[in-house]
Amino acid sequence: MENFISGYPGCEFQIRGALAEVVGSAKADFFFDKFLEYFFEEKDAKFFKSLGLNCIRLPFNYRHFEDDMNPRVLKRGGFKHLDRVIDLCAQHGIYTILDLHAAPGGQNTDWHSDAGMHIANFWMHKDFQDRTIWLWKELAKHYVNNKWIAGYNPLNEPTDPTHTAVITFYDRVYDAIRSVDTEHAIFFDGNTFASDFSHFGDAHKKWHNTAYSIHDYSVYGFPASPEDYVSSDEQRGRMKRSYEKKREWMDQRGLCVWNGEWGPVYARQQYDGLATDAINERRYKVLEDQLAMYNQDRLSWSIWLYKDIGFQGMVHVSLETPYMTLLKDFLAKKHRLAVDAWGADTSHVQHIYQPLIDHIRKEIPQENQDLYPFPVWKLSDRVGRLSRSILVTEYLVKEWAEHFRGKNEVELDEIAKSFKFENCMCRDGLNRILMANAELVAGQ
Ligand SMILES: O[C@@H]1[C@@H](O)[C@H](O[C@@H]2CO[C@@H](O[C@@H]3CO[C@@H](O)[C@H](O)[C@H]3O)[C@H](O)[C@H]2O)OC[C@H]1O
Repeated sequence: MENFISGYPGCEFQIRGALAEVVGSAKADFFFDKFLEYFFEEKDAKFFKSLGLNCIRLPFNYRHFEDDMNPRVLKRGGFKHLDRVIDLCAQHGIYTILDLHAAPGGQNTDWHSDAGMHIANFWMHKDFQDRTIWLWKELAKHYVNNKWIAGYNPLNEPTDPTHTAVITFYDRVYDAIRSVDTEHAIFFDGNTFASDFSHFGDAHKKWHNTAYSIHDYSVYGFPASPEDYVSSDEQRGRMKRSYEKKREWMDQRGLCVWNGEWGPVYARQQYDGLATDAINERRYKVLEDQLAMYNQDRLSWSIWLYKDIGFQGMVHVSLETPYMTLLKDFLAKKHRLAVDAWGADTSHVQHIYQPLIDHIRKEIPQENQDLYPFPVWKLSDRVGRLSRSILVTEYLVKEWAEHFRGKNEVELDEIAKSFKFENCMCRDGLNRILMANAELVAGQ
């Protein structure tokens, strides 16, 4: 679960804790369990398949399988929803790729690793790595004979500041998986948010049946785009260079590339008003141009993402649902404060962070200003991003949870049902393009 996907502020562990304080642990567990159930059901699998798509990447959090206070004790209940969704997809002819999106300690500097901070402690504590290796061995044991799993994606978007610890970790997790499962493909993300393989050298020589994953977000698909996207030769050239740079290491060695995440974000009528349609038409053009580029290379991909509350998903929860009406004002406030920092339009709040950025620029020598994960994160963006997504958002966690005070299980169930496919709208512009592309590719 992530902030802009499900509407909560901060990290998943924070809202789970806050909701438990407000309604009690039993009701909080009930709500999140129902949320996960309704988030992906048979109708979702049917719809996904109807577009001609044949593989879905399933992100999950290590916390489903292991408690930090009881490490290395497998929580069998963790398989409940993963098994359910894998089987549903299989019944509809959809392969799955299992993506460990949040690992103990946090494998990257962003909110989605569910660590609550921007120091990726995973890379500094061997025990976090050992626990992850233990978990992958357990997962591989469980799924070894499942033919509908296309493969394992052991770590989403590592940001290893040394650039070499990630390779040592991949060696270890590869051996652990292969000790119980010699068949499933393994998909390794590049370092620095799946963008950089430049330190991988000859590492691949030890890894068989392995593909390499880039995440190819184009700046033109985001509010931070340097200019309106008009699909000019120059813009398509920039888009292509950025994509080719990410896959360079694989191309030099003839290795298999998979684009595990990509896709623009979209404007919303309730926030962007009359500008919404024009913005989104430009974003759809970005999407089409990316697909055209990928088709030339016969690149396989998994778009980010399937379902959310309206920012990026192929389907999104309707504004009329109990969840969206209950949280309407709160979500508007989150949007105004730009606390879901990734992909946010920061124009309303930039003036608040600019003095701090200027202060650092003035006081810190130029050579010390580019902190890792530079160059993906630059000083101009880092200050506001960290302040909003970690600090400001912390103050909103309780406010989110308070919306649920006094609700009984029937009411909580009704709220969670907002995420059912039948209570969602389809982003037709996006889905039409994906479907037409699937037809084109199938015909080739
Ligand atoms: O969970 C996902 C998460 O995996 C994903 O992570 C972000 C990916 O992109 C990174 O920023 C991009 C870097 O390249 C620029 O060209 C793009 O404009 C940036 O968006 C970012 O730092 C990661 O956190 O994001 C979406 C999450 O839901």
